[in-house]
Parts: sequence; C-alpha cells; structure tokens
Amino acid sequence: MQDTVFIEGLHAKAVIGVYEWEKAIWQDLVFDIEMAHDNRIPAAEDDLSKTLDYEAISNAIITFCNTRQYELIETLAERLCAELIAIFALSSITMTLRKPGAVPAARAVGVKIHRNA
Ligand SMILES: Nc1nc2c(c(=O)[nH]1)N=C([C@H](O)[C@@H](O)CO)CN2
Repeated sequence: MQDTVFIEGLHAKAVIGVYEWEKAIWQDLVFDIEMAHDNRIPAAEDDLSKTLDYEAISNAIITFCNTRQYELIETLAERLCAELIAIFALSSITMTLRKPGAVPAARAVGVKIHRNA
C-alpha cells in the first residue's frame, strides 16, 4: 500500500533557535508532511472520518509550534512527529522541516525525518 495524505508548504511560527536573540522572536518554519494511509476506504465510503484530516493535522502542527520552545529544529521535528503519530494514529510519517531565514545565502535549511508508529 503506497497511498499517502500530504501537506505541503505549511507555514507555522515558532520561538526556535540556539542563540539568545532567537529566544525573543517568532520565526517562520515550513513543513512538508507525508503520511501513509490506505485511501481506498475513505474513498469507497466518501467519509472524512475514515481518512487523515489534513486540515485538523495542519492545525495541530501550527498549535504545536506556537506553544513549544526548542533550540534545535531536530527536537521540534522529533517531538512533533511523536505527537502526530499518537493523536492521529499514524502508521508512518515523513516530515521535511525548513527554517527559511536561518542561512541568508540559502533558500532554506532544515531536516527530513521518517518515523514509523
Ligand atoms: N542542524 C541544525 N543546525 C543548526 C540549527 C538547528 O536547529 N539544527 N540551528 C541553528 C541556529 O538556531 C540558526 O538557525 C540561527 O540562524 C544553527 N544550526
């Protein structure tokens, strides 16, 4: 089964960074998420409750970022994936997390992780 539900280019504000000046500002983070899910069942029944609701998951990501503070984006990505797996009963998730303003000479820097339940 190769189906996914995905979220691309989701922006969320967070207080994140290793430097003191970063602990006093909001910075933009951008997420791409892919979650394994058998899409045949929700499609057959045309039923939102049988799928992964990308709107609810997007809102959970934004709320998580707005309410936690970490130094490393690795930490945020790891803990957010664990929370999404638990809340939405995900079997697996691939998360690309970009911090666009971090290195001015680069369009973006970030991390990509894959976790199974
Ligand atoms: N692999 C990482 N490298 C760096 C991180 C990070 O979270 N993961 N963070 C910083 C600073 O906070 C930087 O974003 C400030 O511009 C440096 N390197």
